[in-house]
Amino acid sequence: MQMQVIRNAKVINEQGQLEDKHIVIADGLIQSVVSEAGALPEAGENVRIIDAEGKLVTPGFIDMHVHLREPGYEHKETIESGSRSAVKGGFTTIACMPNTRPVTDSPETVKLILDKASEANLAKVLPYAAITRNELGRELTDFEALKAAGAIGFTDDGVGVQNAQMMKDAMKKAKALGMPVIAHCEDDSLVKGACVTEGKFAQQHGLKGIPNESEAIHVGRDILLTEATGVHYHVCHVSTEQSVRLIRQAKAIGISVTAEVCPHHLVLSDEDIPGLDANWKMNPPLRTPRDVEACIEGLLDGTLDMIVTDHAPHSAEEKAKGMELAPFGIVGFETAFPLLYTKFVATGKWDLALLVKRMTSDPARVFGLATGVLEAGAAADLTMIDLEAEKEVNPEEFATKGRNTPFTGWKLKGWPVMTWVDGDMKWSEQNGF
Ligand SMILES: NC(=O)N[C@@H](CC(=O)O)C(=O)O
Ligand SMILES: [Zn+2]
Ligand SMILES: [Zn+2]
Repeated sequence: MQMQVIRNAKVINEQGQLEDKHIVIADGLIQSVVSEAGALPEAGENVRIIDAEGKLVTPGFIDMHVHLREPGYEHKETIESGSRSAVKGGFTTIACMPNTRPVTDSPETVKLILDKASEANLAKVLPYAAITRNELGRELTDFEALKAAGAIGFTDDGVGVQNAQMMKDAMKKAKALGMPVIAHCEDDSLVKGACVTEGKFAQQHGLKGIPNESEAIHVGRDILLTEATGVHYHVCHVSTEQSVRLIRQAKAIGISVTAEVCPHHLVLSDEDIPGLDANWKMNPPLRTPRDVEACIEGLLDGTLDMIVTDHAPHSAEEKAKGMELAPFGIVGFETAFPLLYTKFVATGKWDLALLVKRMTSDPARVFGLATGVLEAGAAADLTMIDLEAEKEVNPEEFATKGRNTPFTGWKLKGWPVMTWVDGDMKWSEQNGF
């Protein structure tokens, strides 16, 4: 087994400060993280030296909300192409949503995803299973069997569970199995065919808007059901001021709720949408500047526990159907860190340590994963990042099959340059995959 020594890395210490360190990797694990170069192994047949030249090395990013589209929508993405995109974006663990075809509502489909993921041999892929059969909201899936097959939680992401009794039954069952319920919060009766948020853009273009309460009404309902059942309840892609407020209040009284937020809901509002271009269409939609501020505050004070991409690739043909007819969703892996680094850290608004925490140890803590830390004995899931070089976002260079991003042409810093999973270098800027 080869040993690797990453020399001259910058790592974030427990105080959130940058420190110069050397990292020794062998047998898939971080063997040591040291300050002195003196005792480090020399280069040799079984020792590879990698000079980080002062670049940042962090735990590999963890993304608890992604769409890999396989089985069924391989023209949008496959587990292989999605995993490539993930490691290129610095992500080493990704949790994939069950809105595939068939829906991931059977042990067979869970197993298929796990098999394809180990064939791809790139990122660690954790499958979610559906709450209801075919995500139709009518009948619960077999939670025991899905857990036994390897599902890590239950969600009908893509749609909200409309019936409160159904959600309560799901929570009771999940609680009994020690599993989390992850919710796409959307009340269909309050949406009905809208494609952008209620707000200035909708008004200007004469479009029906998606109101904030279509999300928050489910958050509020589910918090009450969580209080009643004691399940670990996790809110997907929070986008509104009202949801942030409800989650903050629930946490304050000890209800077991956690939540995530996407980069696009932190950096864009409906007022940034340039026109009727479906690369700006996602669910939940870009909200008003006031909601964006509330999400940022929520992330800073820990109301929102983690950042997820909601990586949602679609084909160019599908996205060309226009704002009203195109499917919701944008790709996310390859722009997430540079976007947040450039927008919030390079501008001095956030500490680098906070951004990294919300993408590594926080998701690991919430979902009980044994990754997300950079210390001796931990899995060598690592990301090296160049914080200096500036590059334009060019979707033609993406590893994902999706080109659907609103960030084309944005000049960003903070690009991942090397990614390791269990000590294997899966990708580097210089040598590719
Ligand atoms: N977020 C999106 O806009 N789209 C997701 C579904 C979802 O996350 O709800 C998709 O599957 O395309
Ligand atoms: Zn969703
Ligand atoms: Zn999603």
